[in-house]
Amino acid sequence: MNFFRRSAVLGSRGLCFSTLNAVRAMSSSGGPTPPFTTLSVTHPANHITHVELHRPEKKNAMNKAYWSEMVDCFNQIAEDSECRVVVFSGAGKIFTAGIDLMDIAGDLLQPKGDDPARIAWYLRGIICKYQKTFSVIEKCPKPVVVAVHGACVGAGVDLITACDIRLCTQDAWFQVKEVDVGLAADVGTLQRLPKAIGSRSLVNELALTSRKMYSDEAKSCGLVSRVFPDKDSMIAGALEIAGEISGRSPVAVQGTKINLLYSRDHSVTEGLDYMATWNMSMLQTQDIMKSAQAVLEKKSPKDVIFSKL
Ligand SMILES: CCC/C=C/C=C/C(=O)SCCNC(=O)CCNC(=O)[C@H](O)C(C)(C)COP(=O)(O)OP(=O)(O)OC[C@H]1O[C@@H](n2cnc3c(N)ncnc32)[C@H](O)[C@@H]1OP(=O)(O)O
Repeated sequence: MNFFRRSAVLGSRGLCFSTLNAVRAMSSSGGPTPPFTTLSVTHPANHITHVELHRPEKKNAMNKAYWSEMVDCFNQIAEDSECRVVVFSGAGKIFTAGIDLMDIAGDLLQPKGDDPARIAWYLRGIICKYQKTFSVIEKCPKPVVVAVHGACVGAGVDLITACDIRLCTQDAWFQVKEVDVGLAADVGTLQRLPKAIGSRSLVNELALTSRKMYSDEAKSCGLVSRVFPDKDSMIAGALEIAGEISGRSPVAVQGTKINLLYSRDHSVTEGLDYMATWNMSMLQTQDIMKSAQAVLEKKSPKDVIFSKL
């Protein structure tokens, strides 16, 4: 079943309007894409999928539906051979206010179970399920470019640390808010933030005090790679990066994402071994010959037609 709405920008894949039109459409999308109730999924250009958090009236707070819709959405994207790269952003005034505090009461604060062991087991299941919501981004072989404007609070930081490229607007701020609501962040921030930024001391400070970090500091510490003056220019920048990625061999791009992540979590020796095993298959692709020929003919990789992956 293909439940992603084909964007108004594209009548069908392959018919691509200008970046400006795409930015306008992406900044004012119509609403969640059925059957989703919290996500809008569109296709602003060839091979690019745009996923937008879409509960603007609640500042994109992550309710129960959201936690499972993300898994369905990214599993679908992982299987979609037309998609080569994802742009992720938030609708409305801010990126996200984090977990929906009105919605967590049932599951987390009144857990089911006849005794402490059963209650603990139930809670463990929920935490693992919630962790999956962001791990699917990392597990998706297509690179994910996240574009943050305004606030990115709590679970928002868990989300963005699972993405491959992080951009933000000048007015963006980031807050590891969990200690303020009485819990240790448990869906990825404590594991991934130290891999995203170099200073362990800064990670500890942010996570233990929940102070806000503004865009300039986010750029200087490496959490984001670029800061844009406003949302439109950021979405244009995200689309440009996505266009560069989608124009290259999907074998090369997906192999690069998977091996970068593997190497992040393993020794250099293990990473090299994994790489050798990976490329002993992937070097057999026709994409190398096609790409090398384009280089020799001084053409862009974007001129090459690659098979789907
Ligand atoms: C196993 C679990 C793992 C996950 C753990 C995750 C933990 C976390 O995410 S901790 C962080 C939780 N989030 C927060 O503490 C942020 C709360 N919100 C805010 O501080 C402000 O809303 C914000 C600064 C983000 C924006 O302020 P602004 O003045 O622009 O908007 P508001 O008037 O406050 O909000 C507008 C409506 O949205 C509702 N809302 C905002 N945030 C949440 C939220 N997190 N959960 C539920 N609802 C939220 C707010 O109530 C307003 O609704 P309404 O009154 O109906 O208009």
